[in-house]
Amino acid sequence: MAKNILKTPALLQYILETSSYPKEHEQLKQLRETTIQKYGKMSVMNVPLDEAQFISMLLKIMNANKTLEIGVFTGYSFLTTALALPPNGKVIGIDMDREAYETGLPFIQKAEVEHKIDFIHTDAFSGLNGLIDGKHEESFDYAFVDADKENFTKYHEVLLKLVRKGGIIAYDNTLRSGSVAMSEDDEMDDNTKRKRKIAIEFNNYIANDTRVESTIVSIGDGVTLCRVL
Ligand SMILES: C[S@@+](CC[C@H](N)C(=O)[O-])C[C@H]1O[C@@H](n2cnc3c(N)ncnc32)[C@H](O)[C@@H]1O
Repeated sequence: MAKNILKTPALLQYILETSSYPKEHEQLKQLRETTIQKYGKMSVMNVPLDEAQFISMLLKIMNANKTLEIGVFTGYSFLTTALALPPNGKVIGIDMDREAYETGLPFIQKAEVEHKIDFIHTDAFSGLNGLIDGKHEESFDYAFVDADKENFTKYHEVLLKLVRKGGIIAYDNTLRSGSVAMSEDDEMDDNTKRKRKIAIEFNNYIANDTRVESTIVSIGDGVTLCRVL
């Protein structure tokens, strides 16, 4: 199961069963199953269903048309975004792992939204800078960042040039399984400690950034929404 900070799996199940939002799209379901078969434990990198539904709802509320994703992997959030966008909408995805993207591509094709996607195979920082040189400044309605967490601050600085005023930059995994609110003295393995530290530093940075207003949503593993001022 993908990462989720809710207290019990039963509560997550309840939320999913009691939401009238369209049930998981067949191609999303198949994409997740294929990812589990191919990537095993690493498949937890796909965003969980409740977070995907939240993102989809947000994009529709915003009437988002032009969007960006940093960290595509096999494309669960990528396909979710493409499905939520209007017929002429576009989502540009950046990832250095082409094989993972190609694992999910058949499901994007079967869902008939391939015309809405554009995949850039490169590292995130050069991909983002390439968009600036390509004159995409202040043109994106929404960006979703789900790549290497230690570089979120660096990506934020570039994204502020790419996302329009009033647009949203969303960052994934900012609550780190709740570890951000744990004490340093609590028992944690070294990996959790490292991830917790990175998340806390990023969360503090965003909380003090007067160029955006932000809120951390306790869905999935925590999603920070920044509205560009
Ligand atoms: C958590 S996964 C993304 C999951 C995806 N959003 C989903 O829902 O399926 C993170 C992805 O970020 C990519 N990534 C990590 N660091 C990167 C970097 N510096 N440049 C480009 N991609 C990067 C990895 O290759 C991986 O595919």
